Amino acid sequence: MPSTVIKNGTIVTADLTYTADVKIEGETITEIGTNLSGDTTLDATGCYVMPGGIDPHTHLEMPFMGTYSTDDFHSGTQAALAGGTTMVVDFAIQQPGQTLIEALQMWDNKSGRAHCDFSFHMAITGWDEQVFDDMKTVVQEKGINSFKHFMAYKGAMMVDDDEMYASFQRCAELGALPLVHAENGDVVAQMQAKLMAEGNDGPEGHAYSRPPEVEGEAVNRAIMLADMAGVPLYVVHTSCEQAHEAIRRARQKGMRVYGEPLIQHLVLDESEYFDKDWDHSARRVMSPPFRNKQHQDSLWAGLAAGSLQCVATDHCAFTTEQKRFGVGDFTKIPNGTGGLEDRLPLLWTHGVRTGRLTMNEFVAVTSTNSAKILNMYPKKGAVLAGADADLVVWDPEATKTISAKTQQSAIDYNVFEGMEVTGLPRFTLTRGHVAVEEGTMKSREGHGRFVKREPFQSVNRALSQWKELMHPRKVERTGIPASGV
Ligand SMILES: NC(=O)NCCC(=O)O
Ligand SMILES: [Zn+2]
Repeated sequence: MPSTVIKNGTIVTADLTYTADVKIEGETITEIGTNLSGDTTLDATGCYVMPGGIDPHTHLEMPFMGTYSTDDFHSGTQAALAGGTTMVVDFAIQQPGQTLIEALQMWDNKSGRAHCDFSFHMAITGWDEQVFDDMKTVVQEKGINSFKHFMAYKGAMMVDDDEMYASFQRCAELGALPLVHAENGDVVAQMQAKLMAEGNDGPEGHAYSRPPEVEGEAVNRAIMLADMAGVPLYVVHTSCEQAHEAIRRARQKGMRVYGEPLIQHLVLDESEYFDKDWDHSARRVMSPPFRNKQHQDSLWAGLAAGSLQCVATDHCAFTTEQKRFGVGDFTKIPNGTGGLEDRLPLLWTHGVRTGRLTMNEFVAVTSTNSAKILNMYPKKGAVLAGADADLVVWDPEATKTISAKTQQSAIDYNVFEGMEVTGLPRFTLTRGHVAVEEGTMKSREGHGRFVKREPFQSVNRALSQWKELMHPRKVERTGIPASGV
């Protein structure tokens, strides 16, 4: 009978048609159904074996807005595994006065508790010669090939256009991928001040101060800068049609621009900010904010059409007590929501079960595309011989009601509280270790390893060749008239 055989955490045999059992170093999980990957088209009943989810965007124990996000590498990666995600890509963020290398050291220290594999993006929050030099070390020695730029959070992590353009050019030279959190931070700051002056100090002010236009403008600007720098671009937490439209248009013109909606934006809408309960609304404050149904439809369509590539969470979870820092001033509510544990079940429920996504598209946008875009495929994101045995045995009929009472996340609420989901992991394997079995956690603290990601070869090389061809060249003229002066 065909099998997927795992030895020492690696897949040694992967049956790409039918997988009736998974054998792990003597141990066997049986009767689990069909192998489902981004490349197979088989349909079947029963469970599916698929590559573990990759969350390309999380913030574990992130210093932000005067506090730290509550889920750390212990609770955050447990939440990931419980929901079928076997790898997270977190952000190392430079604090004032720190070098990139010092920031990275901080994240190395924290990540020792990880239950599943992880990697880092590096955030660029300012620009000088040291940053320029350190970027090379980060790419060539530290195994990080992506840099995030905040176009929002003025006075804190925001970078200006000149800094961002300089960093994009450096990314082009190093074979790295720039990421942008795209909102016009200058405009947001002005709108926040106006709303506060008018007495709009509740969480709804957060949504009013960040309309889709501030996102659309910033995405367009980032795309133009990336094009001029000759580098691909990854737009994180794409939340609205204006941003999606800019990405779509750039891709049609042949630019390598990637867009990443969050599961929160796909299933929660702006009405959350108008709830009478202050805590309810504040718990859902994140940037960009949730949008209306038209924007949600645009994001779903983009995932199906391929103009948007990855579904992430931007998991950045703050407790109710932390959210209350912003009572009387919405600009002080720590921005961020959780979602790691619920990303796959919610996407299956609202995507695959409604027909918005095929099963293969589900695997692509939750795992395979991220692995490819972030340059770790096929080690991650594939059920193939030689790949890491990060696997999920997915039961498409299993159901549960999401509740903070049963979650792994350390915060005291869940923004999806009470939602019914159908489609859950039956087993989650991280490098061959069964970390979750039928809802019971068996994961091991410290099991997770850092995944090095090499610089990009082909995309950046193609772009730099094109750039070189298009480079301004002095026209050698034969007849130059005498100066008119
Ligand atoms: N998205 C959000 O509100 N919080 C996390 C920090 C960020 O990435 O913007
Ligand atoms: Zn962001």
